[in-house]
This record gives sequence, C-alpha cells and structure tokens, in this order.
Amino acid sequence: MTDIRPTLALDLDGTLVDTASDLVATLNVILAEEALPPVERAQALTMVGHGARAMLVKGIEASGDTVDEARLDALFARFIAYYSDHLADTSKPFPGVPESLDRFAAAGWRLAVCTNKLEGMSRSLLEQLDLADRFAVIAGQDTYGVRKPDPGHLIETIRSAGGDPRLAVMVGDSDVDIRTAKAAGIPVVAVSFGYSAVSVRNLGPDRVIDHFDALFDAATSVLGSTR
Ligand SMILES: O=C(O)COP(=O)(O)O
Ligand SMILES: [Mg+2]
Repeated sequence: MTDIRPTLALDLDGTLVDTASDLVATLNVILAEEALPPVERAQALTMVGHGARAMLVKGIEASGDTVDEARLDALFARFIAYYSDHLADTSKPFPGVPESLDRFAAAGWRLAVCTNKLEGMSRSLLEQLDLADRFAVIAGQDTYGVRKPDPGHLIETIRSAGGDPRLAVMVGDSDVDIRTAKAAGIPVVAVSFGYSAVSVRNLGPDRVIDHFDALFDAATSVLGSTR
C-alpha cells in the first residue's frame, strides 16, 4: 500500500532549537579545565554541525593546541557529561516552532528529527522543551551508524518514521544539511537564522526561510520535486 503522508525531517541545533549558548558554555568549561583559552560565541558557532566531538577538536585547535584520540576520548566524555546536565539551561526553540509543527501535523505530515547530536541527548533536550512527543523519530549521529552528510542518515530517518524519501522535505541550517539532502535527492529548505558560517543562500537550498511561519508554504511548494 502506498503511503501518501509526507515526511518533514528537521535538523536540531540551529534549526529547531537555539542551542548555541549551552554548547559554547560547555565547550568553554572543558577548554578552561585544560587551561586553554575560551572560544568566542561567533567563532564557536562555526564549529557546530558535525557533532560535539568535532566541535571539541575545533575548539582545541583554535588555541593552536592539538589533540590525539586518547585525550579526545577523555575530553569528549567530560563534554558529554557536563552538557547532558546543561542541555536546556538557556536553549529554546526558535520562534514559531510549536505552531509550525502543529500546522504540519494537522496537515498529516510525519515529523522526524535528523541531527548530528547524539540521539539520547537530542531526546532529552526535546523532552525538556516539551517537543519530543511531536516526532515519530529522533535520529542522532549514533542511531544508524551513518551520519550527515551521509545521505543514509536522512533516508533511514524518513523510513523509520514510516515515510517515503520521495515524499519528504529536509529542513536545516548548515552546509551539512543541504549536502545531505542533495545527496539523498530530497528537497531542502534552509533556515537563515542558524549557525552557518556562510549565508545559506549561497549553498543552493531549494528555499530559504527567515522565520518558522514561512516553513509550511516553503515545504509544500518543494515537496515531491525531483532534483
Ligand atoms: O551538534 C552538532 O554539531 C550538530 O547538530 P545538528 O545536526 O542538530 O545541527
Ligand atoms: Mg544544525
């Protein structure tokens, strides 16, 4: 039986939730423990997108230091331990998120999260923000053994939500999200208010939105378009 319900797959950091302050604060706690200088918010934002481990490497390298895998394992464990207790200290959904998700749900869309955060922390963050129940699937970088920009992460997220990749739209804030969607052949809406180091308009998304109010029209207009 063909399922005609479309799927909306959303990135988390910088798309659904403004997590930057808690991520940067955690990074700077770890850097301080290592007697390394803190990273400024603007610089730290360019380090988000490939997961916390990559953020940590970039934060350490920004000070001119290097890190081997053994030290990185230890620092990453501390990063996760600290961040897990501070996921929602200041993190908030971007304006209009709940209302926009309501609109998609009312129109019969399946909703899913496709993030390079770890799945457990993603779920915990969304639970604390009272958003977790809206998603059929919350898929992190550790959920399927492949992560964005591997298109398999997005395709598996959509399939796990019971959807069909041919009737799906990706929403994200970074080059990683746009490259993932393109590699999967799935139309992509970029948000302009996330953590991309360059303007998302230069990254070739199908649509760009400046506020969640505009997402429903943008997503429905690109749904089913072949790339
Ligand atoms: O935490 C990160 O680095 C990326 O997370 P995101 O995929 O939800 O943007
Ligand atoms: Mg993001």
